[in-house]
Amino acid sequence: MRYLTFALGKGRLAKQTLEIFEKIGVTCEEMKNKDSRKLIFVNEDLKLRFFLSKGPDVPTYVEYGAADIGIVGKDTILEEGRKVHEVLDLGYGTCRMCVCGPKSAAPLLLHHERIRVATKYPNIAKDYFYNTKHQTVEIIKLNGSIELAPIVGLAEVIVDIVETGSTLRENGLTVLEEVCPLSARMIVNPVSMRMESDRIKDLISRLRTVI
Ligand SMILES: Nc1ncnc2c1ncn2[C@@H]1O[C@H](COP(=O)(O)OP(=O)(O)OP(=O)(O)O)[C@@H](O)[C@H]1O
Ligand SMILES: O=P(O)(O)OC[C@H]1O[C@H](OP(=O)(O)OP(=O)(O)O)[C@H](O)[C@@H]1O
Repeated sequence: MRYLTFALGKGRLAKQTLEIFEKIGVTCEEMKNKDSRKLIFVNEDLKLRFFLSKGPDVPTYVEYGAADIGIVGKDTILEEGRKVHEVLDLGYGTCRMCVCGPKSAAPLLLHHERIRVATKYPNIAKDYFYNTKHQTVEIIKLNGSIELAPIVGLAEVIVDIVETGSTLRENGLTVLEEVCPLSARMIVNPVSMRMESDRIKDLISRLRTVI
Protein backbone atom coordinates (compact mmCIF):
# COMPACT_ATOMS: atom_id res chain seq x y z
CA MET A 1 0.00 0.00 0.00
CA ARG A 2 1.41 3.42 -0.89
CA TYR A 3 1.46 6.39 1.46
CA LEU A 4 -1.38 8.88 1.31
CA THR A 5 0.10 12.35 1.79
CA PHE A 6 -1.72 15.23 3.51
CA ALA A 7 -0.81 18.92 3.15
CA LEU A 8 -2.16 20.88 6.11
CA GLY A 9 -2.22 24.66 6.28
CA LYS A 10 -0.24 25.90 9.24
CA GLY A 11 -1.58 28.77 11.30
CA ARG A 12 -5.13 29.19 12.56
CA LEU A 13 -6.60 25.97 11.12
CA ALA A 14 -3.83 23.54 12.11
CA LYS A 15 -4.95 22.79 15.67
CA GLN A 16 -8.55 21.94 14.74
CA THR A 17 -7.39 19.94 11.73
CA LEU A 18 -5.22 17.73 13.96
CA GLU A 19 -8.12 17.43 16.42
CA ILE A 20 -10.65 16.13 13.89
CA PHE A 21 -8.13 13.64 12.52
CA GLU A 22 -7.47 12.51 16.08
CA LYS A 23 -11.22 11.95 16.57
CA ILE A 24 -11.26 9.39 13.75
CA GLY A 25 -8.11 7.69 14.98
CA VAL A 26 -5.76 9.27 12.45
CA THR A 27 -2.95 10.51 14.66
CA CYS A 28 0.61 11.56 14.29
CA GLU A 29 2.24 12.03 17.69
CA GLU A 30 5.46 13.37 16.17
CA MET A 31 3.60 16.39 14.80
CA LYS A 32 2.68 17.69 18.24
CA ASN A 33 6.27 18.55 19.15
CA LYS A 34 6.21 22.33 18.67
CA ASP A 35 9.98 22.73 19.05
CA SER A 36 10.77 20.38 16.20
CA ARG A 37 11.99 21.77 12.87
CA LYS A 38 10.96 18.57 11.13
CA LEU A 39 8.65 19.22 8.18
CA ILE A 40 7.10 15.85 7.36
CA PHE A 41 5.58 13.26 9.69
CA VAL A 42 4.76 9.63 9.02
CA ASN A 43 2.20 7.26 10.53
CA GLU A 44 3.69 3.91 9.48
CA ASP A 45 0.72 1.82 10.66
CA LEU A 46 -1.86 3.71 8.60
CA LYS A 47 0.57 4.46 5.74
CA LEU A 48 -0.06 8.18 5.98
CA ARG A 49 2.29 11.16 5.69
CA PHE A 50 1.53 14.68 6.88
CA PHE A 51 3.21 17.99 6.30
CA LEU A 52 2.42 21.56 7.29
CA SER A 53 2.88 24.35 4.77
CA LYS A 54 1.81 27.94 4.24
CA GLY A 55 -1.94 27.97 3.48
CA PRO A 56 -1.67 29.32 -0.09
CA ASP A 57 0.84 26.54 -0.95
CA VAL A 58 -1.58 23.75 0.03
CA PRO A 59 -3.61 23.80 -3.25
CA THR A 60 -0.31 23.88 -5.19
CA TYR A 61 0.95 20.68 -3.54
CA VAL A 62 -2.42 19.04 -4.15
CA GLU A 63 -2.74 20.08 -7.82
CA TYR A 64 0.70 18.65 -8.61
CA GLY A 65 0.02 15.45 -6.66
CA ALA A 66 2.85 16.07 -4.18
CA ALA A 67 0.03 15.76 -1.64
CA ASP A 68 -3.05 13.61 -2.27
CA ILE A 69 -5.20 15.58 0.16
CA GLY A 70 -5.13 19.13 1.53
CA ILE A 71 -6.93 20.97 4.30
CA VAL A 72 -7.23 24.70 3.75
CA GLY A 73 -9.62 27.66 3.98
CA LYS A 74 -12.17 28.21 1.21
CA ASP A 75 -10.65 31.70 0.72
CA THR A 76 -7.33 30.11 -0.25
CA ILE A 77 -9.03 27.66 -2.64
CA LEU A 78 -10.87 30.52 -4.38
CA GLU A 79 -7.82 32.76 -4.51
CA GLU A 80 -5.38 30.15 -5.81
CA GLY A 81 -7.75 28.69 -8.44
CA ARG A 82 -5.88 25.37 -8.66
CA LYS A 83 -7.21 22.23 -10.34
CA VAL A 84 -8.30 20.29 -7.26
CA HIS A 85 -11.53 18.63 -6.12
CA GLU A 86 -13.17 20.21 -3.07
CA VAL A 87 -14.79 17.24 -1.34
CA LEU A 88 -15.77 18.24 2.19
CA ASP A 89 -16.72 21.29 4.27
CA LEU A 90 -15.11 20.60 7.65
CA GLY A 91 -17.22 23.22 9.42
CA TYR A 92 -14.52 24.99 11.44
CA GLY A 93 -12.51 28.14 10.67
CA THR A 94 -15.80 29.81 9.84
CA CYS A 95 -15.63 33.46 8.81
CA ARG A 96 -16.79 35.69 5.94
CA MET A 97 -15.08 37.39 3.03
CA CYS A 98 -16.41 40.96 3.01
CA VAL A 99 -16.06 44.36 1.45
CA CYS A 100 -15.36 46.68 4.38
CA GLY A 101 -14.63 50.33 4.91
CA PRO A 102 -15.88 53.41 6.71
CA LYS A 103 -19.67 53.90 6.53
CA SER A 104 -18.99 56.91 4.30
CA ALA A 105 -17.75 54.56 1.55
CA ALA A 106 -21.17 52.89 1.10
CA PRO A 107 -22.36 55.33 -1.64
CA LEU A 108 -19.18 54.63 -3.66
CA LEU A 109 -20.25 50.99 -3.90
CA LEU A 110 -23.86 51.89 -4.58
CA HIS A 111 -22.95 54.25 -7.44
CA HIS A 112 -20.27 51.97 -8.90
CA GLU A 113 -17.52 54.57 -8.55
CA ARG A 114 -14.04 53.70 -9.83
CA ILE A 115 -12.59 53.19 -6.33
CA ARG A 116 -9.39 51.60 -4.98
CA VAL A 117 -9.77 48.25 -3.21
CA ALA A 118 -6.96 46.95 -0.98
CA THR A 119 -6.79 43.22 -0.31
CA LYS A 120 -4.67 40.14 0.33
CA TYR A 121 -7.06 38.36 -2.09
CA PRO A 122 -6.79 40.11 -5.49
CA ASN A 123 -8.43 37.29 -7.46
CA ILE A 124 -11.44 37.06 -5.14
CA ALA A 125 -11.77 40.86 -5.15
CA LYS A 126 -11.48 41.04 -8.95
CA ASP A 127 -14.05 38.29 -9.44
CA TYR A 128 -16.49 39.96 -7.03
CA PHE A 129 -16.22 43.50 -8.39
CA TYR A 130 -15.95 42.64 -12.08
CA ASN A 131 -18.09 39.51 -12.48
CA THR A 132 -20.65 39.83 -9.68
CA LYS A 133 -21.06 43.59 -9.27
CA HIS A 134 -19.91 44.76 -12.71
CA GLN A 135 -17.98 47.61 -11.08
CA THR A 136 -14.61 48.70 -12.47
CA VAL A 137 -12.14 49.23 -9.61
CA GLU A 138 -8.41 49.38 -8.99
CA ILE A 139 -7.21 46.42 -6.92
CA ILE A 140 -4.19 46.99 -4.66
CA LYS A 141 -2.52 43.86 -3.27
CA LEU A 142 -1.40 43.97 0.37
CA ASN A 143 0.06 41.24 2.56
CA GLY A 144 -1.53 41.94 5.95
CA SER A 145 -3.08 44.52 8.29
CA ILE A 146 -5.46 45.30 5.43
CA GLU A 147 -7.67 47.46 7.68
CA LEU A 148 -4.96 50.14 7.62
CA ALA A 149 -5.59 50.92 3.94
CA PRO A 150 -8.83 52.95 4.25
CA ILE A 151 -7.56 54.64 7.43
CA VAL A 152 -4.43 56.04 5.83
CA GLY A 153 -6.05 56.73 2.43
CA LEU A 154 -4.48 53.97 0.36
CA ALA A 155 -7.91 52.69 -0.70
CA GLU A 156 -11.57 53.53 -0.18
CA VAL A 157 -12.52 49.96 0.79
CA ILE A 158 -10.93 46.58 1.50
CA VAL A 159 -11.85 42.98 0.71
CA ASP A 160 -10.87 40.91 3.73
CA ILE A 161 -11.82 38.19 6.17
CA VAL A 162 -14.19 39.09 9.00
CA GLU A 163 -14.56 36.65 11.87
CA THR A 164 -15.63 38.35 15.12
CA GLY A 165 -15.65 41.86 13.60
CA SER A 166 -13.43 43.22 16.36
CA THR A 167 -10.60 44.33 14.05
CA LEU A 168 -13.12 46.37 12.05
CA ARG A 169 -14.78 47.84 15.16
CA GLU A 170 -11.50 48.84 16.76
CA ASN A 171 -10.52 50.68 13.59
CA GLY A 172 -13.80 52.48 12.91
CA LEU A 173 -14.70 50.33 9.92
CA THR A 174 -17.74 48.25 9.08
CA VAL A 175 -18.92 45.46 6.76
CA LEU A 176 -20.40 47.08 3.65
CA GLU A 177 -21.10 43.95 1.55
CA GLU A 178 -20.63 40.21 2.04
CA VAL A 179 -18.72 38.38 -0.71
CA CYS A 180 -19.09 34.78 0.57
CA PRO A 181 -19.02 32.58 3.68
CA LEU A 182 -15.79 30.66 4.39
CA SER A 183 -14.65 27.59 6.34
CA ALA A 184 -11.99 24.89 6.24
CA ARG A 185 -12.33 22.47 3.32
CA MET A 186 -10.77 19.19 2.28
CA ILE A 187 -9.35 19.16 -1.24
CA VAL A 188 -8.13 16.16 -3.24
CA ASN A 189 -5.85 15.70 -6.24
CA PRO A 190 -8.03 14.54 -9.20
CA VAL A 191 -5.76 11.57 -10.03
CA SER A 192 -5.56 10.47 -6.37
CA MET A 193 -9.36 10.70 -6.23
CA ARG A 194 -9.54 7.97 -8.90
CA MET A 195 -6.50 5.87 -7.93
CA GLU A 196 -7.11 5.89 -4.17
CA SER A 197 -10.85 6.28 -4.27
CA ASP A 198 -11.66 3.59 -1.64
CA ARG A 199 -9.25 4.97 0.97
CA ILE A 200 -10.27 8.58 0.32
CA LYS A 201 -14.02 7.84 0.36
CA ASP A 202 -13.59 5.93 3.62
CA LEU A 203 -11.73 8.88 5.12
CA ILE A 204 -14.45 11.31 4.00
CA SER A 205 -17.25 9.19 5.47
CA ARG A 206 -15.41 8.83 8.78
CA LEU A 207 -14.78 12.59 8.90
CA ARG A 208 -18.50 13.23 8.23
CA THR A 209 -19.34 11.42 11.48
CA VAL A 210 -17.32 13.90 13.58
CA ILE A 211 -18.04 17.26 11.93
N1 LIG B 1 -10.03 35.81 11.74
C1 LIG B 1 -9.51 35.14 10.72
N2 LIG B 1 -8.57 35.72 9.97
C2 LIG B 1 -8.00 35.05 8.95
N3 LIG B 1 -8.32 33.80 8.60
C3 LIG B 1 -9.28 33.18 9.30
C4 LIG B 1 -9.91 33.82 10.39
N4 LIG B 1 -10.79 32.95 10.90
C5 LIG B 1 -10.71 31.83 10.17
N5 LIG B 1 -9.80 31.96 9.18
C6 LIG B 1 -9.45 30.92 8.22
O1 LIG B 1 -8.18 30.43 8.62
C7 LIG B 1 -7.32 30.29 7.48
C8 LIG B 1 -5.88 30.36 7.95
O2 LIG B 1 -5.67 31.60 8.56
P1 LIG B 1 -4.22 32.09 8.90
O3 LIG B 1 -4.34 33.47 9.48
O4 LIG B 1 -3.52 31.05 9.69
O5 LIG B 1 -3.57 32.08 7.48
P2 LIG B 1 -3.01 33.24 6.62
O6 LIG B 1 -3.97 34.40 6.68
O7 LIG B 1 -2.67 32.65 5.28
O8 LIG B 1 -1.72 33.50 7.50
P3 LIG B 1 -0.53 34.47 7.43
O9 LIG B 1 -0.70 35.23 8.73
O10 LIG B 1 0.65 33.54 7.44
O11 LIG B 1 -0.65 35.33 6.21
C9 LIG B 1 -7.77 31.39 6.54
O12 LIG B 1 -7.40 31.07 5.22
C10 LIG B 1 -9.29 31.38 6.76
O13 LIG B 1 -9.90 30.42 5.93
O1 LIG C 1 -13.04 39.77 12.56
P1 LIG C 1 -11.82 39.47 13.36
O2 LIG C 1 -12.06 38.38 14.39
O3 LIG C 1 -11.20 40.68 13.96
O4 LIG C 1 -10.75 38.78 12.38
C1 LIG C 1 -10.41 39.36 11.13
C2 LIG C 1 -9.00 39.80 11.06
O5 LIG C 1 -8.11 38.68 11.19
C3 LIG C 1 -7.31 38.55 10.01
O6 LIG C 1 -6.09 39.17 10.15
P2 LIG C 1 -4.82 38.42 10.75
O7 LIG C 1 -4.94 38.31 12.23
O8 LIG C 1 -4.62 37.12 10.03
O9 LIG C 1 -3.65 39.41 10.46
P3 LIG C 1 -3.19 40.08 9.09
O10 LIG C 1 -4.12 41.23 8.87
O11 LIG C 1 -1.81 40.55 9.35
O12 LIG C 1 -3.28 39.07 7.99
C4 LIG C 1 -8.13 39.27 8.94
O13 LIG C 1 -7.32 39.69 7.87
C5 LIG C 1 -8.73 40.41 9.71
O14 LIG C 1 -7.82 41.48 9.84
